[in-house]
Amino acid sequence: MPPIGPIAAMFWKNEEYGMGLGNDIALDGVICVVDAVFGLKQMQEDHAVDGVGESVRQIAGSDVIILNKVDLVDEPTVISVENAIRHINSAARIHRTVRGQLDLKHIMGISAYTVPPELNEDVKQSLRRRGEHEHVHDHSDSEHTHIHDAQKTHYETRGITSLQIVCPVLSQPQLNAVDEWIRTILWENRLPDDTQSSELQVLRCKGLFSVQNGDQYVLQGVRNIYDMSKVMKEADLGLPDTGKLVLIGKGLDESVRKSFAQVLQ
Ligand SMILES: Nc1nc2c(ncn2[C@@H]2O[C@H](COP(=O)(O)OP(=O)(O)OP(=O)(O)O)[C@@H](O)[C@H]2O)c(=O)[nH]1
Repeated sequence: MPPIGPIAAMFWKNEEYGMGLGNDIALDGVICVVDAVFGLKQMQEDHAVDGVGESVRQIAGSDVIILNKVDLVDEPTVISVENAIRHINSAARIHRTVRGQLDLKHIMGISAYTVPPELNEDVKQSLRRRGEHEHVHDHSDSEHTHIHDAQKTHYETRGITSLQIVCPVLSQPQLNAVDEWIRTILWENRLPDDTQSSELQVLRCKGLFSVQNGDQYVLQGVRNIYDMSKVMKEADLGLPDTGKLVLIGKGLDESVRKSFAQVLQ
């Protein structure tokens, strides 16, 4: 199968396509089937070939993962495959299946390219433990930027990582700064403070940003194409006030989290 990013991008935001078939077809989400018996082995062998591997890349670009053949392996094995998947892509939903049996509502009409991401359980639990109003400060920053910095939100598997950042309600200038920050990363493969391209490469990004005037914006991106759209007031999605950003790709180390914190100052 060809690399998933360009295909998703074509279905999602291609102008020529949008004027033709795209009138009737929309990208609902990317689904990947992982074999519970051989999935882990395949990820490891892919790594041996090119340093990342197509299976890892496909998992990184997916919104839903169907983990099939779970009847053929024991529970610890299923958990280890799930963990490997989450390390690559912390935003995807994982469904365990036997012979692919799954309620279609989990794979159809999921609107993965329009709804905001869900925070993974680690981040949610961490925030619950700390209380709704407690802010965790970036101690390298004397101005005490109010970035909620949960532990264990940074995963790394063979070069592809997920970075989850929870962010406070933004002023309009801060939202503009975030928009520019995202553009620099996606289009120039660098952090704004870096003068030259680095290893940074975002394959998929999702986010939700709340602005002080009550507006909310959903960020969706695949490779270097992204969209920041305002949530319609009528569409009551029950969205929380807190903003969040999920980046999946290469080179997503703590410097990216710090750079995001700086952009809000
Ligand atoms: N026990 C069990 N067998 C399954 C399951 N899903 C598929 N199979 C069987 O496994 C065999 C191989 O099926 P798949 O792995 O889906 O076949 P495939 O997708 O053509 O194989 P690859 O492309 O090589 O991965 C078939 O005999 C299926 O009936 C499952 O969840 N549990």
